[in-house]
Amino acid sequence: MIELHSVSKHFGGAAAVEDFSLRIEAGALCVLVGPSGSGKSTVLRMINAMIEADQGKIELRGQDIRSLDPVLLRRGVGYVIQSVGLFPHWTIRENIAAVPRLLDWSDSKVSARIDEIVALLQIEPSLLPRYPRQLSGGQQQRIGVARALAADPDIILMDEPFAALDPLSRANLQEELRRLHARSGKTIVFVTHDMDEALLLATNMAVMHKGRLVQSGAREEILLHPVNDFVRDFFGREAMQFRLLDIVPVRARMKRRWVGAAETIAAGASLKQALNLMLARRCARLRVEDESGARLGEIDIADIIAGGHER
Ligand SMILES: Nc1ncnc2c1ncn2[C@@H]1O[C@H](COP(=O)(O)OP(=O)(O)OP(=O)(O)O)[C@@H](O)[C@H]1O
Repeated sequence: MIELHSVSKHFGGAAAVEDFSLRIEAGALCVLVGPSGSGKSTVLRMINAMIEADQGKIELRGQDIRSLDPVLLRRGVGYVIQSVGLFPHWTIRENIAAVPRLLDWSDSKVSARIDEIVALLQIEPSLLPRYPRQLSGGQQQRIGVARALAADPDIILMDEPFAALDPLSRANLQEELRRLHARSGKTIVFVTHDMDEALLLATNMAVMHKGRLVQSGAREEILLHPVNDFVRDFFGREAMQFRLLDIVPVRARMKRRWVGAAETIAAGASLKQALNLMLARRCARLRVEDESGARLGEIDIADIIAGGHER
């Protein structure tokens, strides 16, 4: 769906991105992580044809982006940045409708889409006639996401979209993005240097350092098998096991046995949630249920510890 082949970009002789190759499958939520200045935003801007690669080739849906009209390309790709970039003299409704209008959608189609997107992102309808300055930062960010999704693009690029938010707004938007991605099957490329955010959202990750791709793959794969000390340090050696607890579901470690646990946890909950419940209830064993409440088995503290990995 998105392919970068040996892409390089230099600014004034210095490499921002160097020999970077990555294949992002349709429907993936690929998170680009790396320290500040490692080239993440530059990769995103090249995918969007906002800047041109010096070398290499980028393909979107199998087409070389150099063969596409950059304006049309950008209308077909949603783009969200940290500072939002809402048009200050346009109402929220007009901001959300910006790309559909450019695409010449009829008034009734634009209206129907706004209703849909407002419901999807749980935007308070009373905000629609207001102007961006009348909204809080978190509300503006939500509108920024709504605007990027309005024309229903199949590719969405997000550059630290939640970085400036308070923890609660951030957690809400992360959860909504996860749900939206799971439901819509859109291809999302998400840039962050917040490791917890990356691990929460990613189906795939690409770790960058000094303009180069250091490692890419599923998040468990990277956590369990970091290719070098840079990746190991970047994920925080000491916290590696805790991070794994966050992303491994109870389902993966439970056993089909019935010793008799009093407390219940969902099979899809994380091992960290299971451990948290054990600590809160001072118990070492939980009964595991599926979404319909059917009993699947049990998980105990030894099951969690036995799954630890050596570093
Ligand atoms: N328009 C530009 N002109 C000159 N140098 C640039 C430009 N854009 C990026 N760079 C340089 O390219 C390198 C990579 O920058 P980039 O913004 O892609 O990194 P990043 O990983 O997204 O960083 P951050 O996490 O801090 O946003 C940096 O050294 C940056 O200074």
